[in-house]
Amino acid sequence: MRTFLSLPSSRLLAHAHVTCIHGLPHLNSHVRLASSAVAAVRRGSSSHDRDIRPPRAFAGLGLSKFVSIGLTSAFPHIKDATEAQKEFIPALIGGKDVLLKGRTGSGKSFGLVLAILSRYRDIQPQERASVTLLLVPHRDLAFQFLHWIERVWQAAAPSWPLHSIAQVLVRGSSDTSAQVELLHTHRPKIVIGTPQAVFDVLEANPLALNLRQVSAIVVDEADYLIDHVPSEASKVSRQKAEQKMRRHPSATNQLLDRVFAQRIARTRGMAADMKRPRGEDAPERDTLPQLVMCSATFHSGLRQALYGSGWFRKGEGSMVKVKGQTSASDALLFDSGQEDDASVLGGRDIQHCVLVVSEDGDVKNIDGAVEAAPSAELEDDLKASVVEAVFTSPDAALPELSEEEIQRFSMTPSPFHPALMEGIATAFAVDVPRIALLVLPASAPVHRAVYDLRMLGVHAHGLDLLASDRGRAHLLRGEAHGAASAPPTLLVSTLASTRGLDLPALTHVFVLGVPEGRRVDGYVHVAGRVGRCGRGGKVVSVVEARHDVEGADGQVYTKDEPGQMLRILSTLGVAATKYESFY
Ligand SMILES: Nc1ncnc2c1ncn2[C@@H]1O[C@H](COP(=O)(O)OP(=O)(O)OP(=O)(O)O)[C@@H](O)[C@H]1O
Repeated sequence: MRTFLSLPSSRLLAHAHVTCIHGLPHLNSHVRLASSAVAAVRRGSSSHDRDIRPPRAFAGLGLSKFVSIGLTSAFPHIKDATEAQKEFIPALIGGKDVLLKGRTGSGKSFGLVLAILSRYRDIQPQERASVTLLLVPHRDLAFQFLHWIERVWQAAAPSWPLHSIAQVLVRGSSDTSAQVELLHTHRPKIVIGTPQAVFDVLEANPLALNLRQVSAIVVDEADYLIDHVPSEASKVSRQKAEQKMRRHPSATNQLLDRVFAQRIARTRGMAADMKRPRGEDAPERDTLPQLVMCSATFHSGLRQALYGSGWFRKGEGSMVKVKGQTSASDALLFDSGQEDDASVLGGRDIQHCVLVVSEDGDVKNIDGAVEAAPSAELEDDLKASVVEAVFTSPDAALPELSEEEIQRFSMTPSPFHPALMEGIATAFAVDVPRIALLVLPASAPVHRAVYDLRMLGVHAHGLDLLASDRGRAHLLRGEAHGAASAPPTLLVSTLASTRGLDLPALTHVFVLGVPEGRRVDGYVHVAGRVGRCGRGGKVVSVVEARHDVEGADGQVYTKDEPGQMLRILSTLGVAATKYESFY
């Protein structure tokens, strides 16, 4: 039974949560392995190959022996491939170009890992081999891929160093020279990187990542990384966008134009012996890499950009398009027991709530919100949702904030609207059992938000998949056991760095404001962090009430975030649901 609230005093909230934090005796964070089978394999059981068979439904897809063993050992709950996985895994392993679309949380990225690893059949770590380049939009997604690869691979071949299988290239984790050095010394089969970091390495030393040896390029979240103009753009804005893209192409476009320069030239009817764009690194005509593009949202503007790019192979059967249709068996697979309507939104048991914060600090449900339909799935998820324990103490309360930051934050006004932050803190406090994610606008300062939320008594952390207590532990499929003593945690991230993330224990995503840019797509990707693999979840947008603001041009205009949210939900064909604890 929940109480109905208008906005509570932040001091009360702070008190409630600080009490909870003080009550915890432990200092260390704790990660459990998902399966005892992994531990058994890591001990190097020689009977392992005989004992563990690949899940039957994956058997015909062409997975390598190593991957089948790793999948069974490290992800024993995965028994059957999704419809999309059944289509794209054989195509990818078979060397075809692939356009892969599928709703959020339907196993695209995970299937990519299985397929990419399976391209390397009997390879030994020290052998020089072709490289798969996996491009992702942000560093946390790169580490999530690395984490999955590590679990699959090490369950099957525990003695081989991960660096010889896969490495991550992202800005900020280590300097470029260290990344170049590691590439030279270990020659990984799979390089997972953000396009900018890949460029840094190519600039620093083109031989460290020799594009001639790249045999496949996989672009995850393609709609984010590839330049394109939305199909609904007016003629004028289309021209402007095209001009901007020509002058400042994205790093991914530049990279692909460089790799596929000869094919582009052929496609465009230019002389076959055209000059290479730069250096010696463009691959030869007959060794051009396989290309795979993947996203939950593939609008016609993106499709047009891809078809006109000249990057893909021509000819019958050289490209496979997977449209992400899901079947009743997928629904069963993900335990939801319901057929999917093939919409771009993830699971059906997601509640979409919108809380409107007025200028005087009142928080209430958006007008027209309907009572939530009873959902056994969601209730179960909220009750038993499961998580790896995250222990903390007052001493370790702000691990990611420096003394200098805390000092500065305490003396400067926050860029965040205090009433919105209090609204989020309240909504978090009354409903989140274990783990929630707060998504801020792309350029918002995460550390400042963490500080502000901490001051409101919320156990907040900036999301960081390298740190166990700030996200890594939650990459694992959760189990109820042992989580009871952990305080509910709010991981804080931005719109730019949540795409593709898979934190199975999440029950709530809070969204500050209306997603920028292509609002509907932005919302789909944010909302897709819950309701994954058939689970339930709540997406709670917290927006300002309609009000007048003065623009940069001195004109007064009306900012109507509630109206924008209603339009987004109506485009997606879902109704706003009441967030239980608010009027
Ligand atoms: N065949 C399967 N059966 C059961 N669970 C699966 C299967 N394949 C993947 N999963 C699980 O489903 C979850 C979502 O997978 P994944 O992140 O690959 O989805 P996605 O389609 O890439 O999502 P997004 O569009 O948000 O990037 C993961 O926890 C993964 O372990």
